[in-house]
Order: sequence, then C-alpha cells, then structure tokens
Amino acid sequence: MIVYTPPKPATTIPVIDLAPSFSDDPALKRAVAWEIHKSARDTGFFYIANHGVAQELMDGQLALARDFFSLPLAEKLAVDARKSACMRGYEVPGIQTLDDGSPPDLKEGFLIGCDLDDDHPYVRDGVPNCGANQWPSKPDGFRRRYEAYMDEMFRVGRHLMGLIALSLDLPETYFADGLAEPLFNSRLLRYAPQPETAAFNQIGAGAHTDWGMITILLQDDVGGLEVENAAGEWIAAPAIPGTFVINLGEMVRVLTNGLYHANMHRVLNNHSGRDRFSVPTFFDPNYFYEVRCAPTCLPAGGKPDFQETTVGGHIAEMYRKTYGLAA
Ligand SMILES: O=C(O)CCC(=O)C(=O)O
Ligand SMILES: [Fe+2]
Repeated sequence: MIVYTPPKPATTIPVIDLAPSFSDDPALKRAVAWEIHKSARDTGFFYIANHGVAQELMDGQLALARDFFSLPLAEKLAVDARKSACMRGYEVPGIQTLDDGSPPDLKEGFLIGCDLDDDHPYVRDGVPNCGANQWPSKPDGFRRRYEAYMDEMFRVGRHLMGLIALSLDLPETYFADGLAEPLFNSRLLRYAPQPETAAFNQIGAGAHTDWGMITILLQDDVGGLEVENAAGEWIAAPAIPGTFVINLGEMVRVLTNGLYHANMHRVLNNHSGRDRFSVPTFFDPNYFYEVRCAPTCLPAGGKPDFQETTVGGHIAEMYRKTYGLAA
C-alpha cells in the first residue's frame, strides 16, 4: 500500500498538467500519477490541463448547450426524457433531486448515453437504463457535434483510467478489459440564476457524490461548483480556462477500499445574474464490469470494507432514487 497522508484539509483544487503523461517515459507518467494519487487521497477532485482536447471543441460544446436550451420549450419537449425508457433526452427543471430530502434541483438538462438499438442484447434483455438516445433536430448538427465531443471524452477517459491504475501501483492496462466499450453518460446542463423564491436549500444541483468511476466536467466561466473538503467546509472549484474538472465517483471507493475519495459537491448560481452552462461526462468501464478492491489497496490478508458491485447496476439504482422512479 502506498503511504501518503494529506497534510491538512484542502482549501483549493489542484491543477494537474497532463502533458508529461503522454510521453513514453514511465518516470514522467508516474510523476503525473502521483499528483493524481495525492488529490484522490484529499478531495478526489483535480483539474487537468494540457489534456489535448482542442479549445474550439470545448467552446463548441458549451455553445451547443446554450443553443439547445435557448430553443422554445415545445421543441425541447419533443425529446422529453420522460418519454424514454432509459432516461435520454431533455430534462425539465426540477426533474432530479440529487440531495435526498432537499427540494428538487433547479437545473435543466439533456442526457445522452451508450446508443443501443432495440436489437442489442442489453435492450432485448431489459437491462436497466440501456437503449437509444433521443437526438433533437435542432440546433443544426447536434448529434454530430456531441459525438465529436464524446470521441475526445473517450480518449481522455481511457487515458485517465490508465493513470489512476498507475497511481495505485497497478499496471497502466489494469482496466483495459472494461474499457473497450465504456459505459458513459453525458449531459448538458443549464443553471438559471437562483430565483429569490427558491425554497430553503433549493440550489442548482444539490449536494451529492457521483456514482461511477470518473467525471470529466467542462464548465463555463460563471462558477458556482463547490466541493466538500475533509473538514466539512465547501471550497470553490471555479472555472480555469482550458481545463476540465475531474472527480472520482463512488466506484473508486470500492476499488481503493476507501483510500481515494468520492467527495460531496454541489452547484449554486446565486451571484452571477447569468445562466451557467456545464457538461459533465460520466466515464466508466462497461455495464457488467465488476468493481472490486484492487490488490494494492489492501494489507496482506485484509478484507475489503466495500461490497463489490457492477458499474451499471449501481448507476441504474441511483437513477431510480434521484429521479423518484423507485418501484
Ligand atoms: O454542473 C456542474 O458543475 C456539476 C454537475 C454535477 O455535479 C453532476 O451532474 O453530477
Ligand atoms: Fe456530480
């Protein structure tokens, strides 16, 4: 097991330069993996810079969100997620409650995931949350633009999973079995300025932890994302030009026996007077990949504290809970 103790509760989220991790020099890769290790032991959040995603593509994806949400309501409702058995498409404000017990989130969204047609064995077998996307006819090129963005998210997601493996003293290819066809969900989000009439504790996105392995978040310059540190204080994760925010989800806790954190975070949009747009992409190994404690995260003879689980099963369960779909 790797010995490291975070010195004190974080007050900021670190920026990790990925450039050396694309080199063939193992020492350079390991140095980046070590930076990931430290932030994963701390808040489980870090920014990545020099990831290779073109600024144009990042700006274009935020523009796609703005263009879609600016459509008249009737056009957005043409792809209403409530019509989709696998929750794809437009999410009206208030449809999700990420913080159980609080009022619904104020955000408005659009969700895509693995695009599986009716003949796919998962769909035929009724595997929860599997099926086809609902693509809107406007704005122009919506599907092409979103898919081009996702190609890059797959590249970054696979690369990060390799670095996370290295950061745990595992081979870089440790997750390769599960990453040929990753399970992913990605969403466009719009956070209108919080109305004065909002209920107590009703915010853009209620406090929650993410459900899968890693989240790759693109955000505009409005700000409002906050992360809970080890002292229980909310610290800001403001926009830093050219970066993505990466955070670890609940599956990483299982993988590392709690060594790496999947911290609470939330979104407020109280002060800007503008809409905030963001694009979180949830990147995971395939649906039936079994997540269990990695051999390097247990002392010899130790028993893991967390039950092993499949990525897809856990995510489907969390959809049911947060969208009020529980049977
Ligand atoms: O919009 C954001 O900045 C974060 C969104 C988020 O935490 C989520 O969708 O899980
Ligand atoms: Fe989240």
